[in-house]
Amino acid sequence: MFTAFFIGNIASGKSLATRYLASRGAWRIDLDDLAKSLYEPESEIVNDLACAFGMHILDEDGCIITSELARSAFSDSEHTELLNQIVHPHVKERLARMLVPPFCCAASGPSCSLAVVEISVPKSFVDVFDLADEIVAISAPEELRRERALSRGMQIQDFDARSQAQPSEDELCSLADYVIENVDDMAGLLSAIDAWAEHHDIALKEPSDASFRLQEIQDKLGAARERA
Ligand SMILES: CC(C)(COP(=O)(O)OP(=O)(O)OC[C@H]1O[C@@H](n2cnc3c(N)ncnc32)[C@H](O)[C@@H]1O)[C@@H](O)C(=O)NCCC(=O)NCCS
Ligand SMILES: Nc1ncnc2c1ncn2[C@@H]1O[C@H](COP(=O)(O)OP(=O)(O)OP(=O)(O)O)[C@@H](O)[C@H]1O
Repeated sequence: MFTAFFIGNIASGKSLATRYLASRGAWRIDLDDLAKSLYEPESEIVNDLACAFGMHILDEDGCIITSELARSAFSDSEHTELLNQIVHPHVKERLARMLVPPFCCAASGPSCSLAVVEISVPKSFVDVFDLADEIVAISAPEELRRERALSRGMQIQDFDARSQAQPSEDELCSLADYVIENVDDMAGLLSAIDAWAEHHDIALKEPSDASFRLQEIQDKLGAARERA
């Protein structure tokens, strides 16, 4: 199995890229989702987060209120660092267990030729980069990412708070073996992903996700309109 880590700053297009690959047969792991799946009431991680940030981040059932945790954790760089120190060791441990299962369980893992892992805080995960065969950066200028994030409903203050905790695009790209500039339309991103897979001789299945097929149809209609 070829394992690729997809890194990128907020609203760079990592999810789009990795969801597309999943629709074509890849095994996809999103570390944002993986982290949240670990937030079980009364677990060590949730207790540590409540001690660090206050009981207001918990609801009456002891579950994390993500908007409250985000407000506290992205208020300044020290708080973001505290969040990372509490959560990331657990995420790394779980990721390593998923990608390198113990020998006795290896036969039960998914039988895909490609695994893609979406990592939104890459600087904190450099020490597990050796679990991947390649690091792929999805890069786009901050202004374009801000526009995309706002148009999917994010508040500007929330975007800016998270963005200030993230590396510059140059720094991000310097962590990667392969860089995809996501500055055109969605079809442009998908064909850059196809080119990346071809570059590695990774055979992808036909897209199984209707939304990606719809995108193909819309692109063909758009191209036909332009020709007319
Ligand atoms: C604070 C939380 C609860 C907010 O949840 P929410 O649903 O609003 O955001 P979500 O997890 O979907 O993340 C959206 C984006 O925010 C940014 N972001 C999230 N965590 C971080 C972080 N620690 N540092 C910088 N940016 C971050 C990323 O660009 C990410 O793609 C959540 O982001 C979280 O638990 N973060 C800590 C875990 C983490 O670092 N995840 C990233 C890789 S493990
Ligand atoms: N090339 C593109 N053209 C048009 N819209 C795009 C393009 N790339 C991404 N988008 C849109 O921008 C938004 C952010 O993309 P996406 O969710 O894939 O980014 P992300 O890096 O996973 O974000 P996050 O850091 O929040 O997890 C989405 O609404 C997505 O549909």
